[in-house]
Amino acid sequence: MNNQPYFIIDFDSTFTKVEGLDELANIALAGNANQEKIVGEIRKLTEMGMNGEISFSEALSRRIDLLKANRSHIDKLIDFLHTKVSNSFQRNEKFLREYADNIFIVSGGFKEFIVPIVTAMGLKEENVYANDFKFDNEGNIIGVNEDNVLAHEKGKVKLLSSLKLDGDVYAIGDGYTDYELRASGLANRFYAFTENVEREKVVAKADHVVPSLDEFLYLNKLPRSQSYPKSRIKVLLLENVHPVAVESFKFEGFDVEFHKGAMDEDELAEKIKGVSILGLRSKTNVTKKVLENADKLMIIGAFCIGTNQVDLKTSTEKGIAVFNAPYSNTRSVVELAVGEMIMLIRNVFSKSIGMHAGKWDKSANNSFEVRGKKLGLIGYGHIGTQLSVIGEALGMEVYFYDIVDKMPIGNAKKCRSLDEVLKVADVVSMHIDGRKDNTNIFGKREFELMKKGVIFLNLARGHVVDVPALVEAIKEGKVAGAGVDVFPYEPKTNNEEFINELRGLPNVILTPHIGGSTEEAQEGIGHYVPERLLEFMNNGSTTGSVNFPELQLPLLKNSHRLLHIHKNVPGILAKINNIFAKHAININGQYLKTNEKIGYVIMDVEKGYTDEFIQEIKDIEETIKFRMLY
Ligand SMILES: NC(=O)C1=CN([C@@H]2O[C@H](COP(=O)(O)OP(=O)(O)OC[C@H]3O[C@@H](n4cnc5c(N)ncnc54)[C@H](O)[C@@H]3O)[C@@H](O)[C@H]2O)C=CC1
Ligand SMILES: O=C(O)C(=O)COP(=O)(O)O
Repeated sequence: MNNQPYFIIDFDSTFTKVEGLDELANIALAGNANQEKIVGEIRKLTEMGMNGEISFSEALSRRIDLLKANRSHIDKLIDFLHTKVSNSFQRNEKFLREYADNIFIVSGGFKEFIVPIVTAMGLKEENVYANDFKFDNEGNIIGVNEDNVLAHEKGKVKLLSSLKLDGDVYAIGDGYTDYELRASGLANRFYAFTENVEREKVVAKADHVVPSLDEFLYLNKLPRSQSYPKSRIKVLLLENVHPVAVESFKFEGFDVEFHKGAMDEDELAEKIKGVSILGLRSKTNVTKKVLENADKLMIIGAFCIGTNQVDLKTSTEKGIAVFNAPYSNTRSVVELAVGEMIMLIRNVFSKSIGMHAGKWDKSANNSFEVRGKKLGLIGYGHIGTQLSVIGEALGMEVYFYDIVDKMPIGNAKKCRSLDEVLKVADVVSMHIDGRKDNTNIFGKREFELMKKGVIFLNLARGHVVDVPALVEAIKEGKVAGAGVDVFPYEPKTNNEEFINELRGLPNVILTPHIGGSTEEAQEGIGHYVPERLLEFMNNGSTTGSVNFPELQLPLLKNSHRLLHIHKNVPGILAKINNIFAKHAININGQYLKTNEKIGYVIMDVEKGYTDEFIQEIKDIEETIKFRMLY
């Protein structure tokens, strides 16, 4: 390709996510009692060589000595490496194929495994410069071909010099030997590639640090799969969301920051600056103050059901789409409620505490079956209805109350008021959402209305129940047992003490907000929420958003997509369309949906538009946010 620079790309930990030789050792030594130790030594030598602590040739020959590998191990390694091509290289296979003439792999690794991997991605075998193994007659690796310049100190520099490339030369890699190409003056620029490993010493020498190939292609205005590199988009994930969620953002190349705990308002108000995607669970409050500092925020993903912790009104006004996981932990909450209900009505929990203190109390007093009892559900949404089904299967009579008219499932009886449920139920279980209006909806009056000896469960939200009133009802014997999973104030991390008036009361099961904390639920949520967020980021679709008008959009084909979020007042679409008409731009598709606050319009347009046209769209007075996908 004329007038284009030459790209000198490293293989191990750059083209692929791993070091080929380390992995070969892993394969060859599988089953060997000393595998871990030897692989560890090999890794250490790799790292020392990469950091420039020992010479390259020393690192290489010492590693080959430790390796007891043969050709069949190399075959296995190749299969493995096919699955380990760096994510951003996978995304940009088109670039690799189109620019194959100008791309050279220069590596201290070995041709035997490099060639099959890079040629499968469109590169040319003749452009691969790497070491070669020496084998004995049985196919065992016995050494390195010493005639190859790459087997020696400054091998990459000598090799590049021998290529006599005429024009600009850009070197991309993660190691010190890649930087040496720049130091020698043979390459004009060195790009430290940090998608897989980041070495301080190497980064310090780089002209540019590129967290992905997309970033490299973006800097050099080359064709790429991501119009704007995702490595420039910050994702902040809090409250220990499942690793699959972290992985899905990393896989797409985002700049991901992960925290185990929640953040308080001041901390988050600082941290949110520059963040585009925020992921949290029930404990992090996204307040107006936080949102005022959210200069780049586009999406909030609640990795849970409840979204009462997010100021939805302000989010909407600022054009920030909020998503949740509406049913991934439903079953987990229901199972905990069922378990607690049975344990409490049977008095098992108190007896178990007694037993631990040495008390043997065999008696049937105050122990009951749930069969035939009346289960009162407050809130008949996803959780309430699921518990309704299981309650009936256990032989209970189900009564429910919901502010919205809901269809009874099975034989459940719909009640016209909360009081009606409270008067009949033997077990009362709360499953309403945590909206502000529900604060202290359950207080002294409600407990007084209940039957004596009732079992009370709150696995919904702490603030919906007036805790002192519950404490009183337990002490008076009105409530014979309670299961409480949620509290008006909950510790932010596992290191903070739990302080609450319910501590120490008899027949009260206290759990640390774990209704939705099962492996199944967390993994389900870890898949579900990123899928919704990425759909919105990549395509503009808002399916499942709790505050945006829902639009499911076709995939983008041969168009550029403009996403316009505006205040929902009359006449905006007309204003937009006038600008299109004025600039004579063809619209391939247009989609609009509104809710009471905002309008969301998506336009797929042909590519020949001008900057002025885009500016005019952005300048429409009611615009809240504008985004382009191409
Ligand atoms: N403990 C935990 O770990 C978990 C707790 N939750 C909590 O459970 C709540 C319910 O979850 P889902 O059933 O999935 O939600 P949902 O939205 O499907 O159902 C909530 C129902 O409560 C009703 N409701 C709201 N306020 C009411 C009131 N004052 N009186 C009567 N009905 C009222 C709504 O109309 C709706 O039908 C979540 O909002 C969340 O706060 C959810 C998952 C895990
Ligand atoms: O899903 C919900 O609403 C929950 O309450 C669960 O919250 P968590 O993810 O455990 O912080």
